[in-house]
Amino acid sequence: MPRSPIRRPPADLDLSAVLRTRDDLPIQINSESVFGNGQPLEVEVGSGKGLFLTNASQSTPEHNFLGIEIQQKCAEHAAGRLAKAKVGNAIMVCGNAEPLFEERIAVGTLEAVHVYFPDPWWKKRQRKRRVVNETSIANIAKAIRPGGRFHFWTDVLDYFEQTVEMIAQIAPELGVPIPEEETEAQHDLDYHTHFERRSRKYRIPVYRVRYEKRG
Ligand SMILES: C[S@@+](CC[C@H](N)C(=O)[O-])C[C@H]1O[C@@H](n2cnc3c(N)ncnc32)[C@H](O)[C@@H]1O
Repeated sequence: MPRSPIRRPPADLDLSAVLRTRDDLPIQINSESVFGNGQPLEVEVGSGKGLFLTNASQSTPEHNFLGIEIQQKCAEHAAGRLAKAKVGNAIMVCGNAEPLFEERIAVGTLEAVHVYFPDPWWKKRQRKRRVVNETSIANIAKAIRPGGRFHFWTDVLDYFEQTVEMIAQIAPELGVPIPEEETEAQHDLDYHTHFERRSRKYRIPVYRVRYEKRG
């Protein structure tokens, strides 16, 4: 399937309020340290072009949103989307999510973690590169507060089944997978993420679940 090109935001668009690197972030990442308030914090791993982060931060202004994206071009594109929308409760971080979860996010502090359409790494020998793996599941489960959520959507059945199995074994405190509904798109960008849009346009099945951490 083709991937549409990522455009850099216009050079005169100021990204300083919405784009950070790992080194610009406070040692401990939480709402107080990053946004200067105590609103619940939601983190998205692998934000791509930033459609989810932009829509979620606008529809839920009482929460803060932090997107982590390893590819600089994508992180800049997503930050451009946030800057154009003039949201004050979301930022993009350009970097690898794994060490941030390992070292910089305290136990039980996140309202939600979102992972949508992570890269599939189809070949068996490449699977250790998957962003949802035994280590990241343990870290994500630890970071979420009791009652908080983990959302995982993919169009790769094998990735979906492995993740559900790993969570049951490694992080039973996340509870059981709760199916999430597909909603009817009202316009061409009315999708949860760009990859959801792409899968649905090519009529590829999407597997969507949410977990709610037990108290
Ligand atoms: C297939 S894309 C999906 C993007 C978006 N979630 C969507 O659904 O449209 C997966 C994204 O995860 C990013 N990614 C992969 N590994 C990552 C990591 N360790 N930390 C942060 N982002 C990562 C990739 O650069 C890519 O943009």
